[in-house]
Amino acid sequence: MPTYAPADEPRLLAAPRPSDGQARSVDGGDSSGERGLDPGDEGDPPAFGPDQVAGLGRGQALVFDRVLGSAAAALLAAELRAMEGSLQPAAVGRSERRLYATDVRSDWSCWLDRPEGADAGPLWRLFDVVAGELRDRAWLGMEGVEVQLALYRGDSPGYLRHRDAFVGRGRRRATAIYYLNPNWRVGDGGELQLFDEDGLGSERDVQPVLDRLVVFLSDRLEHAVRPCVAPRWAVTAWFLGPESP
Ligand SMILES: O=C(O)CCC(=O)C(=O)O
Ligand SMILES: [Fe+2]
Repeated sequence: MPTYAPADEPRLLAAPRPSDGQARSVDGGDSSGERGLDPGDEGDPPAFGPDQVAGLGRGQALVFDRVLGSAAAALLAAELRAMEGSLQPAAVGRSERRLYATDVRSDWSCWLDRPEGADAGPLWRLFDVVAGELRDRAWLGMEGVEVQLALYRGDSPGYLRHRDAFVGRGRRRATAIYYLNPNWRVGDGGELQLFDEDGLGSERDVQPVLDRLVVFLSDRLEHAVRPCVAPRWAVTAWFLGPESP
């Protein structure tokens, strides 16, 4: 199984590449959970070049590492983990069709509102950057964002294979997931499993390590969360377009 481990450059996740997945694979004992903790790291906001935009359009995922920097990421993770008491068992779908289907998804979650004030903080600045890149580089005019904090408690079956939107239905256009797990270790599970749309049935695992951001088109990329044995925290932002007719 090819895997994705931290790299210095954002990558498209398409067919497995010989240059990664071996030296930095999960099986290879990657210690990526600690990698974001260098002091003085300023972070590297995501930027979409032509290759990234083309990859999104082909239904691939973009993965960016150290997007906030170690200090900001650690603070954010601590702040959001303190919200554990606000989490509810997650539902599948919104509105009156919500289902509590723990056999489909087993996380606990809550919606996050943008704080008032000029500076909404690093998480919302990050999602503003993503919205700007989607607008300016990928020509996807976004009209809003919904943001969810999610925790898979240890010993959790994960989230079955799904897409976040159906073509021509609803408002979700792009998904961005930011991971909050400083101590993630091989064996903890909870990898994001991606099923690339390349006709070859390629699968990839992305480790949910602190300060990593994954972006893909909501109605294109099928994905799942693998079962986990340790708590696994993430924030997901869905960027919204106009309601489909
Ligand atoms: O947390 C993740 O890696 C993915 C979560 C997900 O697929 C979802 O909430 O729709
Ligand atoms: Fe999803």
